[in-house]
Amino acid sequence: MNEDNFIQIKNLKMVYENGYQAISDISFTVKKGELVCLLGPSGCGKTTTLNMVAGLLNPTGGDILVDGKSVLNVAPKDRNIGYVFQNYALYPHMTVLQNVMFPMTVGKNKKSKEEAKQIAERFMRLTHIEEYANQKPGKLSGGQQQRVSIARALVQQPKILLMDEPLSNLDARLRLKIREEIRALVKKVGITTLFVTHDQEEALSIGDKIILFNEGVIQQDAASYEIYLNPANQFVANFIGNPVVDNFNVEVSDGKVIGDGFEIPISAFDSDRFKKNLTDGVYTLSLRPENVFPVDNQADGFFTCKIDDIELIGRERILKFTINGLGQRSLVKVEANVEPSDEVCFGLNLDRAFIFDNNGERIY
Ligand SMILES: Nc1ncnc2c1ncn2[C@@H]1O[C@H](COP(=O)(O)OP(=O)(O)OP(=O)(O)O)[C@@H](O)[C@H]1O
Repeated sequence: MNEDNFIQIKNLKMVYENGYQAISDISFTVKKGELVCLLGPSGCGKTTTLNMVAGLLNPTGGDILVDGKSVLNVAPKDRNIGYVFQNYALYPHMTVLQNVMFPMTVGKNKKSKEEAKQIAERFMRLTHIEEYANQKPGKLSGGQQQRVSIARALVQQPKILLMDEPLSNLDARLRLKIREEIRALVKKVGITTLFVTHDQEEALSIGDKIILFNEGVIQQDAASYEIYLNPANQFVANFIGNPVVDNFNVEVSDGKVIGDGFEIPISAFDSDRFKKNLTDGVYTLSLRPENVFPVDNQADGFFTCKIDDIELIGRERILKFTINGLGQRSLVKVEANVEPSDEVCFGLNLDRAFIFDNNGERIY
């Protein structure tokens, strides 16, 4: 078995019957036991990709290999895949136990009633729903119903688990709890999982790696921390992170990066981080708000700005200010001694900055 290339997506394409190209030409691999998030804005092709892996849609080009073999000619029911949907898709007239047992009561993997019950009970324990065994799904909360559908997807001990926005119908607090549970469960069971979400925070927290899509094209395929620290292009930088990245319009000339009210010599940037020569022209300098910080001494700062507003987000505060019509943010500790309307001098952590050209390509 090839553990590093357990799932191989090769030059996959999907053009729907109406001519709409939902997936252009994507390739990626998933390791055995890895939890991979397919992330991107609405309509970028995440569900289309998942449905092709499940066999619910036939790609119009490319190949999908599982454990080294193409599965394109394998019927969905024979692909040995568990699928968890956003809306749980439970059978309302059956009890929780009957729902979880159901996949083992039909088809070629049918088990004896006793064995099916034993397996169902094991997965109901793992997903903390054993006490609801005799209740109907309609009586359960959203989080409990989703646990039932996860248990039902796992009882056949599939090779691959697909989850399509499984947390979207849950309230914010429950989402955090269930996502921790899902990660712990898939790691315990050791199942290779593709998890679709449009929520970047969810993807960063749950995934071993993230595949970030936009308009049917993969923008970046990397470990969560890598995608945060080293975005491949401006789309990725803007999509990942909360609060969002600060973008400053700058011009490069005379060996300087010049913005509205600040000038930075190119020599102040880390020369090792340049991916290309920074030629004269117009660029975007981007920094995550934690890398834009108040300084006491003007000599350590790059510009001074009036604070428009301050937002409290738990143990941190977001200082909001405007440069050249663009709203910017600085993330500071809750104790920071700053009030709205204060004039604040800001320092920049240039070792963590990004510079993008007009096409969104990363230069630094
Ligand atoms: N049967 C279809 N025929 C034509 N176009 C379709 C069909 N199904 C989906 N699409 C289009 O393909 C694109 C990708 O859809 P898909 O459902 O894969 O996106 P998604 O990233 O999962 O988005 P969401 O998060 O909104 O579900 C969308 O623009 C969608 O409108």
